[in-house]
Formats: sequence, C-alpha cells, structure tokens
Amino acid sequence: MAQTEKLILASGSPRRVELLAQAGIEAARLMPMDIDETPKRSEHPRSLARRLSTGKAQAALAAIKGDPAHAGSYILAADTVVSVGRRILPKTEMVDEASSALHLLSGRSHRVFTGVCLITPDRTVRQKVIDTKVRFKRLSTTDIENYLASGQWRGKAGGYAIQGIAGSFVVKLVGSYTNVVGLPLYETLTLLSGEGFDVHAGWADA
Ligand SMILES: Cc1cn([C@H]2C[C@H](O)[C@@H](COP(=O)(O)OP(=O)(O)OP(=O)(O)O)O2)c(=O)[nH]c1=O
Repeated sequence: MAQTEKLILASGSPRRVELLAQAGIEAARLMPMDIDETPKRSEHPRSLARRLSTGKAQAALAAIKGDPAHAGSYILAADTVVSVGRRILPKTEMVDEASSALHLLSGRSHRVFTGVCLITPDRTVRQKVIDTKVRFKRLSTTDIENYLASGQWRGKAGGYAIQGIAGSFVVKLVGSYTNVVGLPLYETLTLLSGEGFDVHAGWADA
C-alpha cells in the first residue's frame, strides 16, 4: 500500500490494524503503549475512553520525541470501553470475569464507547468518542459455558468479540459496528482527512 504521510498506530491490537487495512490505510509503525487503564472512581465510560485513547497517543508522542524520522508523523490511538449503565465492564483476562460480564450482558442493552485520538504533524490533539448501543439475546447457561470454552473473550472489553461467535448474540445494534470491534472507521477517516491526511492514497493497492 502506497501511503504518502506516515501514520503511527499507538496500539498492539490486531483488530485495529485489520480495521485500518480494511479502510485501505497501512500504519507505518505500530507502537503498543502500556498505560494504566484503571478507571477512576465513578468515572463515566465516555470519559474513560477519552482519557485512555488520549493517554495512549500522548505516550507514543513522548516515545518518539526528538526522533527526526517521526517529525512529520500522525499518531492515532483508540480505547474501547463496554458499559451497562454507568458500570464499566473489564477487559477480561480471567474466565470468571468473562462469565460475570456475559451474565450481565445477557438479554440486555449495553453501550460500547471507543475513544479515538489523533495527534497531527503540528502536534494538534484531536479527540472523539463514538458510542454504539448493542442488545444481546438472553444467553443460556450452555451459550455461556461454550462461549467461555472458545476463549474468544480473552483481552476483549466486556468479555466478548462481536467479530466472532458473539456476533450471533446480537439482536440489535444502533450505531457503528466497527466502533464495537475497536476502531470506528467512518469517524476515524473523517478525523484523518479533516487534518490533511490523504485517506485515499492506499486504496488502489488495498
Ligand atoms: C467489545 C469488543 C471489544 N474488542 C476488543 C477491541 C480492543 O482490542 C479490546 C479493548 O481493549 P483496548 O484497551 O481498547 O485495546 P487493546 O489493549 O486491545 O489494544 P491497544 O494496544 O490499542 O490499547 O477489546 C473486540 O475485538 N471486539 C468486541 O466486540
């Protein structure tokens, strides 16, 4: 893919790389940023997604500071948060966390917030949070047990991945599907093109 401007994706998420590639954009460099993702006391999920996406982008900016190879680069970062009401669900690493999350999501609507942060070559910081509403069917004990055995919940916000088996749990979705997977493509490309990034440069080779 031919890309004129350089894009640093401050992420270690293969989903985000794939989503960008789907939209014909290839990151010149991947920089996974290990920041503290613990929510603050009574922090709103939207505020958490905003704070963490900005934190990842700022951490990447600090890491490339003074490196002339990255002087003209754009930096993009995102963070996805799943919530039921104001309750923030964890990014599940343990099976019991995933089990609790799935019991909570069963037969209900929840929201998925993805914060997107773009730092431009002149170091302007642009930020958006996109919100998608998702309704799950009522999950049976067998659904939950077998989903837990699949391992597809591991490392995912809210204990599920819509792009896998859990896509079959979704009764209704209002908003952006790619936002749930981890990077809202329409809004991200709008942000990039609004800041002078040529989003079409790689389309012929995508
Ligand atoms: C709800 C949902 C989340 N997810 C993923 C997207 C994110 O990778 C992850 C949420 O964790 P994040 O902290 O947003 O991202 P991450 O730690 O995986 O990657 P990064 O290096 O960019 O910080 O959950 C799905 O893949 N599918 C889904 O349906």
